[in-house]
Amino acid sequence: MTAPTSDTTLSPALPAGAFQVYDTTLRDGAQQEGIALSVADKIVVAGLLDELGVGFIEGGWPGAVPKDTEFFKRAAKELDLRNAELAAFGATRKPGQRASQDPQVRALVDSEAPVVALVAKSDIRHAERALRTTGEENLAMIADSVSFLVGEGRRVVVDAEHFFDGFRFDAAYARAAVLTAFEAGAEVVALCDTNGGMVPSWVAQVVADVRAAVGPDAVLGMHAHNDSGCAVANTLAAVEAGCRHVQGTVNGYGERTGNADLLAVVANLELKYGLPVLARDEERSSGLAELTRIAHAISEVTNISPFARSPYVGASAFAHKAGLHASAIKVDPDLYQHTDPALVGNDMRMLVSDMAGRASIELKGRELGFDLSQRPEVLSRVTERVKDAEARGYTYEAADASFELLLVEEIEGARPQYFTVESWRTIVERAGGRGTPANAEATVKLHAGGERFVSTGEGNGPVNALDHALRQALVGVYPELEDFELIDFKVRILDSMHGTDAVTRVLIEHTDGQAVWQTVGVGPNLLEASWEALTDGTIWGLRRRGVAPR
Ligand SMILES: CC(=O)SCCNC(=O)CCNC(=O)[C@H](O)C(C)(C)COP(=O)(O)OP(=O)(O)OC[C@H]1O[C@@H](n2cnc3c(N)ncnc32)[C@H](O)[C@@H]1OP(=O)(O)O
Ligand SMILES: CC(=O)C(=O)O
Repeated sequence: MTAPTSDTTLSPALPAGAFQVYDTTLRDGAQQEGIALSVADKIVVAGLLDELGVGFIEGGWPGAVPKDTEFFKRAAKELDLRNAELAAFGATRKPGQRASQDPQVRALVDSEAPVVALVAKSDIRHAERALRTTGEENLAMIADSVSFLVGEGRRVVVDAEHFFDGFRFDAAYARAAVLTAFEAGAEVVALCDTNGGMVPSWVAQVVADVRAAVGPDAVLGMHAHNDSGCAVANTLAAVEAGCRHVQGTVNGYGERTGNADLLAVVANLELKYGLPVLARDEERSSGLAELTRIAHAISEVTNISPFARSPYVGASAFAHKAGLHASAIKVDPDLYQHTDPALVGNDMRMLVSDMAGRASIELKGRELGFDLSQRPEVLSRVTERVKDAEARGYTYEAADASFELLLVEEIEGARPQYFTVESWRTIVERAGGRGTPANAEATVKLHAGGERFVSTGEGNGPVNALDHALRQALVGVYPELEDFELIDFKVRILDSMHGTDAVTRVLIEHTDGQAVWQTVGVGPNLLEASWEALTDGTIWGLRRRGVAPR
């Protein structure tokens, strides 16, 4: 594959100096509805972020959230960070107190994190209405808190909360908050779009103004939320206007619609701006090439399914469905891809559907290990069969195993004959009143290995019972079936198609402990559709294991 066509075209506009990547998944990301990370989860995520090569990991708010206090204690003992510094997050001191005596500011010192991020008000309305103090006292709170922490040997990042909204309301006050933080010794001031409503041109104008006010050496950062759908774009606009520190979260987790997706930000900075922003440590840090693996590993910890359409790291990020795209990709993948998926540890995939053309089938065949470049007649027949089957309700893009069996049938003239079916039936019975669970029983009659088998299986539903009966009937001839398990089952009733009655589509996922594969079945009812998907799954699994039909 050739190099990405859009590589490094933006470099000339960028600010000079070292670049900082600051991750706040464990603090702002954890503010997402549905995320509840334990201390152990946070330790795992921090290890993965360090491996990715970010410069800072914000671990939480010690002194406010007990779990976060505990995290910093355990992190000091359990984490061996090679690339990142840990940052403790907290707020400026309360009005009318001294920072040295504010218990929450002290908790930041006690966390022993080398970096402290202080959220500070930079919107005069927030100082007056949320903190119920004066603009002047708020500036004193910033100065006092920053200088106290610097005096305690901490590197201080100030998160200027509501900066952009504040700037648009009273630019002089917002600027004064930033200047106060720098004068007190802050290493970085991150300008926050706390409500997430900015768009790139506004961000660029405001950052350019602040850059001129603070001078070229001061490190400005960007902290964007995604409420306008522009968080990543706003972060890049801020970089182009002079920010050298970017904040964000893995997979864009965060309060409301989330934060800037740090993975997309760093991939853009590295691949489009030519800035090597992730650390590369020979022993530990994997950098951009592990981006996809790390995104998915962190999804496992947060227990939120990876979003397929995430830029760079999503399963669909380099998945191609349209036949015309495939025909160009066959010539050169760069024609329909903005970058090489391998650079971010992802893969190109071909999706087979009614939008496929012969090029899609050829590329999908190649992905599955079949060279069809010299088999135009097979390509035409498979394309036609796929279009016809999809018109009847099949869907192959989520059922690679069924597609592969169709392909094998066209290449070899028949499906592998592991067994022949004489008949099958199911019974569902409830032996009791309301609330008593119903049980299912299935009987299958099959021929395999020169013998006839009649087998009965039970289950909590008819498909479960059919699956048990099928495997029980065949396991004597094919002992590999001991390892097989049905792990997912999806049913969809499809509206009448082409004037026919409604049909049922079933998608089944099997595993043998090593691989996971999906099959599809379609029929006038749930059981016929399920039987087709079950038998496809059994045949594909045996073929994958290299078992010959007996
Ligand atoms: C933009 C962001 O996402 S910042 C991060 C936000 N994260 C969190 O809030 C998670 C952790 N938060 C907490 O555990 C709690 O909210 C605490 C401990 C911080 C505060 O809890 P409580 O003391 O019970 O007070 P409450 O939740 O009612 O908050 C109001 C107090 O915080 C002050 N406050 C509100 N916003 C801020 C702010 N941005 N910075 C500093 N203080 C603030 C208010 O003035 C009020 O102070 P007062 O009690 O002296 O009147
Ligand atoms: C600090 C922060 O999280 C914000 O302003 O959004």
